[in-house]
Amino acid sequence: MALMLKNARLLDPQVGLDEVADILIRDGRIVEIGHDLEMPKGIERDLSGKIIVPGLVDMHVHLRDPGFEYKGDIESETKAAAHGGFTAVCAMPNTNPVCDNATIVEYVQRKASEVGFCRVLVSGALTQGLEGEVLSEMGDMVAHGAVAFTDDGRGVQDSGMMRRTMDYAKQFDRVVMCHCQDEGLVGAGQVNEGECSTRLGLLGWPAEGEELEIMRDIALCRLTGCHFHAQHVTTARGLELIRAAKAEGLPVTCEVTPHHLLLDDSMIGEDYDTNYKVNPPLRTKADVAALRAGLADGTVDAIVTDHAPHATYEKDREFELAPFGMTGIETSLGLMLTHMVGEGVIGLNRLVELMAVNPRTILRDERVAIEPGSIADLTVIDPDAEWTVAKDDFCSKAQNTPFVGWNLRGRATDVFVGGYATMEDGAVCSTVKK
Ligand SMILES: NC(=O)N[C@@H](CC(=O)O)C(=O)O
Ligand SMILES: [Zn+2]
Ligand SMILES: [Zn+2]
Repeated sequence: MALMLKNARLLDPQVGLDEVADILIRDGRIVEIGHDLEMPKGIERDLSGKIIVPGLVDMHVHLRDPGFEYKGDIESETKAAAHGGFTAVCAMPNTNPVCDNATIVEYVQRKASEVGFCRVLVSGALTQGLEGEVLSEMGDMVAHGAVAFTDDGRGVQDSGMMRRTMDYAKQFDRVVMCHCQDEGLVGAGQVNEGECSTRLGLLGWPAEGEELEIMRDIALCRLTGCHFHAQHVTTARGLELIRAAKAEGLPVTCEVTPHHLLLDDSMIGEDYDTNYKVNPPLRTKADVAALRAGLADGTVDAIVTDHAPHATYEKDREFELAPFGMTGIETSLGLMLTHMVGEGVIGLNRLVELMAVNPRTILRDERVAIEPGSIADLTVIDPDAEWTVAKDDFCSKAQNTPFVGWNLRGRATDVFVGGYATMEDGAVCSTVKK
């Protein structure tokens, strides 16, 4: 089947493309880019006023499937991903059972291929049960398609174990992604340690609890040569460590989330709204400013949502008892367009690097570019669409986000995966075609 996308502004920093032109797609791949293209038969879409970019990838999401389907499942959360403009996500392994062996990798892949509204890349656990004590079956998981490894949700406490995961992952040319959290320092910490924890009378989660593990993992990266990716970095000093490691030439990358770029710990009010409870916690205004600087200067490699759906009744509890995490996959692009691009922190080209290009490189996924021969995974953006974040609009099973009510400008309207629409005119319309 042929598909023609006409009159959109095509934007792709990988090939230095920024112009209004047409894209002709056949059999899932881009075959031609040019002006006034014609085709004998097929579907034609006029996308005047829109921007087409390489399909967005969210390399840090919790699909909750298997085991926590009451929070979200592969169908609902990939639908949310498509709605947010994404063509692919990387699923975290903190499911039940934990994704620490090839059987679970296969389960997630198979279910995604049956009911998924976007591509699903699967990450496996570093250690069995995320317990930090015994290596997971990494080799077997790689053989079955696992793209990366992480114990997300927990830090690996034992430095020797962390070193072994890196020695092992390096043999398979896979990235070790780390949720950096020293349990001895963090304990039952609820919010950033400092003024915020004092004001609210909650246990503190100190910046050092994150920074010490980033420091250690950079040292282990130097020792093993394994690619180390720091997940959801939140502190100025943590980011500075990564900046220095990169300058040294180490294979280190990192990601930040929209919520850590837009919210700080002063926003957690006396109503103890648990939608602001997230791990790592919201930090200070100075940390937010440092993360934004890191977006602009290239220190940050990826924007990820850490989409963490929870049931309403779980969040509807005392702050200490509610689970950590917020949803984000349906608000990420709009938030970033409005506040990072709109406020001049970064340009659109850089946004495409952070949300589409770099995640694929980190996960060793096939390059997707707006050029002939590339897979036709594309995101269509309406840069002028004004909208208000509303619970009723979400495709996710969950609604635990503090961004409800925010007024945004810009969103995805259409998404193509392998040349087929998964979202059309703002409505999710189809699972991924095989
Ligand atoms: N980020 C969170 O606050 N929660 C995540 C786990 C994680 O990413 O660490 C979750 O699984 O709910
Ligand atoms: Zn985490
Ligand atoms: Zn996570």
